[in-house]
Amino acid sequence: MKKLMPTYFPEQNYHKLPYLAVRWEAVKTALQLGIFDHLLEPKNASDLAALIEGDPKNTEYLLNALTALGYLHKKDGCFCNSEQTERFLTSRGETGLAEHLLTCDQWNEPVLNGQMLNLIREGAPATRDMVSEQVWADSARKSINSIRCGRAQKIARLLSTFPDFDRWQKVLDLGAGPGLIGIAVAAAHVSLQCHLFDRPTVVNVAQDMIEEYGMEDRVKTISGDYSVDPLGEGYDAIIASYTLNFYNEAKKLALIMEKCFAALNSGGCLIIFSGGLSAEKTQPADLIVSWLSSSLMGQEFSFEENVLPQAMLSAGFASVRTKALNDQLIAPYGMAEFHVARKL
Ligand SMILES: C[S@@+](CC[C@H](N)C(=O)[O-])C[C@H]1O[C@@H](n2cnc3c(N)ncnc32)[C@H](O)[C@@H]1O
Repeated sequence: MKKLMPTYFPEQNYHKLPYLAVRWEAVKTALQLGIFDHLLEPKNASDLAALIEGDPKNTEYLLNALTALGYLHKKDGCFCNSEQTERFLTSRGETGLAEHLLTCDQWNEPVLNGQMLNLIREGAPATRDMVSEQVWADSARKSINSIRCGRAQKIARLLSTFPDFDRWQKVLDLGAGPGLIGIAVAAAHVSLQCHLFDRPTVVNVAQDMIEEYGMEDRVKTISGDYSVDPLGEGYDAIIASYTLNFYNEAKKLALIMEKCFAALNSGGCLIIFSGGLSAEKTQPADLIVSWLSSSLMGQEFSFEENVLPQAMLSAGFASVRTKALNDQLIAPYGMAEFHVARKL
C-alpha cells in the first residue's frame, strides 16, 4: 500500500444534505397535486394517477417515497394518509396547512435552484414590495390555519399566567394579521375587550375570524397604519407578535414604542414576540434559515440582540423582562423571544 486511508470520519451525515431538498419537493408535489386530499379514502397508485392525470409508475414512486417518509400508510398496494397527514396536510378544515406551506415555499423561491449563487455574487436586487396591503391581506388569510394550529392558543395560555391577567380589561393586538391571537386571549378571559389593529384590507380577514368564533361582543378591529394612525388608549396590555420586525430601524421603532407607551394605562405592559437573534447573528439556526431568502433579497427583518429591550426602556418603560421560548408551536421557526415591558 502506497499510503494509508484517512482516519478522520465525519460526525455528521453530509451525504443526506443534497436529499433534504428532495424530501420537501416530494411533499410539495403532493400538496400541489392535492394527493393528500385524494387519499382521504385509500387508493392504489394507478387509480390515484388517473385522478391527478399523472404517470402511474412515477405516481407510485412518489407515493412510496411519501410512505417511507411517514406521511402515508401502504397496505396491499393501497395508500392512505397517516392520521397527522389527514389533519394537517390536506386543504380541508381548520388545521390544513397545505396553502400556508406552499406560501412559505414561494418566499424561498428567489434563493432556490442556483439563484442563491447569483445573489451572493451580485448582491440584493431592487427590494420587493413588502408593504403592499394586498400582500399582507393574502398572507393573513393563508396563515389562519397555521396560527390556530396551536400558536394562538399557546400564546393565550402563556399570557393568562401573568399575575394581573384577570384584571386586564382592554387589550390591543398590534399588527394582528388574522387576529387569532387576540381572539384566543379574549377567549381565555371572562370579560376583556380586545382590539385588533392592522391595515384596512387585513382587518377584513380579522373581522371574518371574529365572526367565525362569535366574539363580536368583545373583539373589535381598528384599521390603519400604526406608524401614523392613533392606536387608541386605556389598554392594560399591548401584544405585538412578529410585527415590529418590519420597523427595525431605530428611529421608526422608537416612534412606535412611544405610541405604545402612551396608549397603555399605568401598570400596563407591552408584550413583544420576535425572533431572538444571537449577538453574532448565528443562532437560532432555523430562524436564520427561514429569514435567509428575505435577507439575501435585501430585507433584514431580524432584531439584533437587545435592540427591543433598549427601545422599550428608552420609550419610558420602567422594566423589561425577556424570556426565550422554545415551544415549537409558538416558535415554529426556531427559538423566539418574548419581551414584557411594564409602565409604572
Ligand atoms: C407577520 S404578520 C404577524 C401577524 C400576527 N401578529 C401573528 O403573530 O401571527 C405582521 C402583521 O403586521 C401588520 N403590519 C405591519 N406593518 C403595519 C402597520 N404599519 N400598520 C398596521 N399593521 C401593520 C401586517 O399587515 C401583518 O398583518
